[in-house]
Amino acid sequence: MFNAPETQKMNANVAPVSIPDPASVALPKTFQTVRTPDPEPRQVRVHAKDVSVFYGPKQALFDVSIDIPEKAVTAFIGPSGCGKSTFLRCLNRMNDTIEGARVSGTIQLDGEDLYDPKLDVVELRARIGMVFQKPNPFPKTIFENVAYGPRIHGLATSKTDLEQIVVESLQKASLFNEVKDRLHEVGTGLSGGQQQRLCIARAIAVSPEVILMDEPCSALDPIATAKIEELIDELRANYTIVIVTHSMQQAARVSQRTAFFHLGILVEEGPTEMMFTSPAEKRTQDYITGRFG
Ligand SMILES: Nc1ncnc2c1ncn2[C@@H]1O[C@H](COP(=O)(O)OP(=O)(O)OP(=O)(O)O)[C@@H](O)[C@H]1O
Repeated sequence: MFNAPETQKMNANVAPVSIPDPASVALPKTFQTVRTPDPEPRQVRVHAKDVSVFYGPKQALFDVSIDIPEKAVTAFIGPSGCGKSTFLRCLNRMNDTIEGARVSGTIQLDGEDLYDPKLDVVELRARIGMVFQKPNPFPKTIFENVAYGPRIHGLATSKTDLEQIVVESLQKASLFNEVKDRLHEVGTGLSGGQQQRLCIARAIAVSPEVILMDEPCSALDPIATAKIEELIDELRANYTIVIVTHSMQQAARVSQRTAFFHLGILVEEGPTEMMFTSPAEKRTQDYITGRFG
């Protein structure tokens, strides 16, 4: 971990450049993403190739290709509307739920085609869990929030087994000590940061391979944010994590690889430290130094 440049503040004297609407910009037809490999190669878990996304007639993503490594955090950064969340949602087929959304290209998890029509999407979303911007616990007890997934996926063979999964998931989400005496109270009664950790425990409870996080700290105060970041850092020992964040400081603190999106294209991806200190692309440099965004 290291400190990213204090972008907007440090560059207060740099005139911000307004970002044109993606639809109004002529994009290069064959843009080549600039890629810098890790000094020590990591095992690839998710492989995406030429992924394009359309919302009705409007194209939101253009031929995005990226390899997501295991046991590491990959951060998606870029200005508002550049397609970060759209691409994140492609990784567990959440775009299937959006009317008029169409995805083309290939996405594989360990070589398995995630868009195979025969694939069980409910099972896929357990294997590739998601944590959203706003904590969204079910209106049920803390225990039930975590027990629900393992129960519907048949992961527990007995009541004791289920209890063990719940306790372990809450422990892994660094929440157990704070809630152990009130497991049967409603999850929505917790603080925002605790609710978000409950949602992480809920995702962990079904033994995911990948965890997607869409701006998981944007509704949280700095202390709750710090706890989630610490947790993400611990979780990467066992999970493949992808995080969308608006905060470049956060990307620098929690991720090992960073992907910079702009106007629906993946401009550059590489080791986080390199991306924040010596990016290869001028557009990446301009964004991380606060010239636009
Ligand atoms: N459900 C939708 N229907 C139509 N267009 C959409 C939909 N969701 C996103 N878009 C459009 O797709 C483009 C990419 O949006 P997306 O939300 O993926 O960007 P983002 O980089 O995550 O933005 P932000 O940082 O503001 O969340 C935008 O132009 C957006 O307006």
